This record gives sequence, C-alpha cells and structure tokens, in this order.
Amino acid sequence: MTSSTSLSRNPRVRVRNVELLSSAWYVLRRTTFDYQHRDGRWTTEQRETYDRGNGATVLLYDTAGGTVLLTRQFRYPVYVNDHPDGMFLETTAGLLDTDDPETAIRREAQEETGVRIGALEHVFDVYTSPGSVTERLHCYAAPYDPADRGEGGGIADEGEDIEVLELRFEDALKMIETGEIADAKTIMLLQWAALRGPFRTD
Ligand SMILES: Nc1nc2c(ncn2[C@@H]2O[C@H](COP(=O)(O)OP(=O)(O)O[C@H]3O[C@H](CO)[C@@H](O)[C@H](O)[C@@H]3O)[C@@H](O)[C@H]2O)c(=O)[nH]1
Ligand SMILES: [Mg+2]
Repeated sequence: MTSSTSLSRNPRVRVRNVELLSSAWYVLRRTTFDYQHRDGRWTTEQRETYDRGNGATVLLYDTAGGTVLLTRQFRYPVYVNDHPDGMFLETTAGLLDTDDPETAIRREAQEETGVRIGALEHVFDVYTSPGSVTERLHCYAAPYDPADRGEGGGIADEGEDIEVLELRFEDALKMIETGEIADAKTIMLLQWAALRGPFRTD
C-alpha cells in the first residue's frame, strides 16, 4: 500500500533494506536507505513508517440551513495525548480498504452518518503526518439533505460508536478557535468551505 510505483524515482535515494517491525493491526516498518544531501555527500538513514493504508473524508454541508454534519467518537490516540476526554469531532472519514476513494467515502458517509451522497466534489489530497505515517487522505465536500441524517453508529462489531452532530457553519468555525474542533482534516475542510467552498462570501 505504501507505494504503487518503484522506489527508484528519486536518484538521491537508495533503499537498502525494509524490516517489518509489527503487523498486529496495521503495519510498522523500519527502512534503511542511503540519501544524498544537497552538497553531494551520501549518508545512511533509518526511518520508521506506520502504514494503515489511505483514507477518505467528506465535509457534508447544507447551504440552505447554513450547517455542516460532523461526527463525534472516542479516539484513543488523542486521549493519550492530552485531549480532555478523547471525544473527538471530525468530518466523517474512513479507510479505503480495497475501494477507490469515491466509493470508500460514499460507503463511510452512509455507515457513519446515514447520508447517501449524491454530487461529490474533490477538494484536495493531503499527507496527514509526513514524518512517520504513510497515509494520504482524499478530501471531498458534498451537500446533504438534513432529512437523510441518520442516527450514526458506525460498525458495532468494530467497536465503533459514532454520534452525528449538525452544527451551524459559523459555530463550527468558532470551535476551531476554542479548540473544540482540533482535527486537521476537519479544520482544513472548514477553512476551505469559508474561503473557496460553499460558504465563501465574495
Ligand atoms: N481492534 C482494533 N481496531 C482498530 C484499531 N485501529 C482502528 N481500529 C478500528 O478500525 C476502525 C476503522 O474505521 P474507519 O472509519 O475505516 O477509519 P477511521 O479510523 O475513521 O479513519 C479515518 O479517519 C482517520 C482519522 O482522521 C484517518 O487517519 C483515516 O485515513 C480515515 O480517514 C476504527 O473505527 C476502529 O473501530 C486497532 O488498532 N485495533
Ligand atoms: Mg471512520
């Protein structure tokens, strides 16, 4: 999943060895590679990469009502790193598994929020944590009909317990400033919506 092309694309990088450190749930590898610095000198480096595949997310919005639909769920990695209670607000998102990004985000949006997405706009693709995590996240926006909003839930067998929240767009923007919204993809998509997307004012 890490690379769909060969790792000889950059002549300044020569991969020497890849070790599998853990594959308990997702995959942690340690790679040794030679790297040529800008001054021409070669050094040998090691980097660990955490590979959980790629993901997709969508900002669901309703311009008529001036709202967005977000999810809230317990995220242990943020809880262990100082978030007050780990109940984290995010745009609906999921891993691609074997699907293409559009198919995956339609599936996840329905599972997590009950919304069946019609028109889907691709906004950008981002590397979420480029020093350590391989993930590329495909980011979308789509209108939703408030009548479609479900109870949420996610997949109980996978331990998911997802609450669906409808927020006024202006309130969501304020929650970035208060820290109540602290998820990178969600902040990026809300700011895009204000600057260039459905809630731009120019
Ligand atoms: N047992 C077990 N289950 C896990 C583990 N890690 C994840 N899971 C389960 O696998 C589910 C994956 O759910 P998805 O909806 O497919 O993925 P996601 O966790 O929401 O990920 C999305 O959001 C992330 C955070 O922004 C993104 O990083 C990711 O790309 C994706 O878009 C989680 O909800 C959880 O139930 C683990 O280590 N052990
Ligand atoms: Mg999810």
